[in-house]
Parts: sequence; C-alpha cells; structure tokens
Amino acid sequence: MSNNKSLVVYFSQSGNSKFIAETIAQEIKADTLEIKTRKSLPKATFFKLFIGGMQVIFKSKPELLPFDKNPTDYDLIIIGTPVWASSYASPLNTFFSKVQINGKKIALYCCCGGSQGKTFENMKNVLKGNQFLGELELKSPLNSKEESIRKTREWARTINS
Ligand SMILES: Cc1cc2nc3c(=O)[nH]c(=O)nc-3n(C[C@H](O)[C@H](O)[C@H](O)COP(=O)(O)O)c2cc1C
Repeated sequence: MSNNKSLVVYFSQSGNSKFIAETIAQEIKADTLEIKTRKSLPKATFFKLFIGGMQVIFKSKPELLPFDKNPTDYDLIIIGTPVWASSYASPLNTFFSKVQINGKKIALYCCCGGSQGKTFENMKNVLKGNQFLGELELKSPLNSKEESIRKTREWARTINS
C-alpha cells in the first residue's frame, strides 16, 4: 500500500462508472468526486444517445454543479467515464476545461457497451504533462458485478503499489 493521497473523479449517467468508482475507492481508500451536470440527458434512449453523441462530436461543455473536492490536492487521480460516441463523456470536457491537472499520477477507466474506441487516447491527449499508470475498460459492469469487482480491485492494487 502506498502513501498516495488518491481521488477517483468520475461521471456516470446510468450508474456503471459510479459502481466502479466506489469499488476503487474502497480498495485503495481513495476519496471520490462525482461530476454532475446541471441538466440530465433525455430519458428516451434515442434522444439520449443522439444528444450525448452530439455533445461529444461538437465538444460541448455542459454546465456542471460545483465540486466538493479539489483534485489538485491529490497525488493520484483516477478518472472514470462512460464511453460516449467512442470517446469520453461530454461533462468531462467541462471538467478538463475548469481544472488544470499537471504533474499528477493518473489512471483511467471507462465503462462501455461495446468498445472503448478512442476514449483513453483522447483523455491522454487532454491530460498531457501527467504520468499515466494504467487503464481499465469494463463492459457494462453492472451486468456482471462480481467479475467487475474482482477485475477492478486487482487493477486498483496495481496502480496504487
Ligand atoms: C450518449 C451515449 C453514447 C454512447 N456511446 C457509446 C459508444 O460509442 N460505444 C460504446 O461501447 N458504448 C456507448 N454507450 C454506452 C455506455 O458507454 C455504457 O452504457 C456505459 O456502461 C454507461 O456508463 P454509466 O452507467 O456510468 O453512464 C453510450 C451511451 C450513451 C448514453
């Protein structure tokens, strides 16, 4: 176990990334910061996928609710997102534009329905100037909780060693 002060920053639209954030936080005794938008996506699947997808394509920055933690206070920052339109979810665009993360240890995870696409590549581009410790992709983890918990705990130990 390291002496890192660790924070899991995540956005979650339907609970998968939140579930993983909580699993990581428990395993490595990290704090959590959930990024929340002022407005939710529509409930109907088509509109949800359409609006969320458009936000990613047009690099929108949806308005966020205030944060209750300051990421720059931490040594290790784990950042989690659902995959939207083969990239990270648009609320993280807003987050990255508001918080300058530099010289930190970073680990990334994503939750997807099919594949991560360019999620990690795009996150690493926007987070240049940090040290990357690892990446974890989970497919719909709420559909296989036990297996996801096992995989996540194992991964969390490797980034915190
Ligand atoms: C707007 C939107 C776009 C999505 N785009 C993709 C995608 O491109 N590839 C993929 O594998 N899953 C995609 N998904 C599925 C989510 O990544 C998946 O359901 C994820 O587990 C949701 O995480 P969450 O529960 O933390 O929000 C999309 C979901 C939404 C709402």
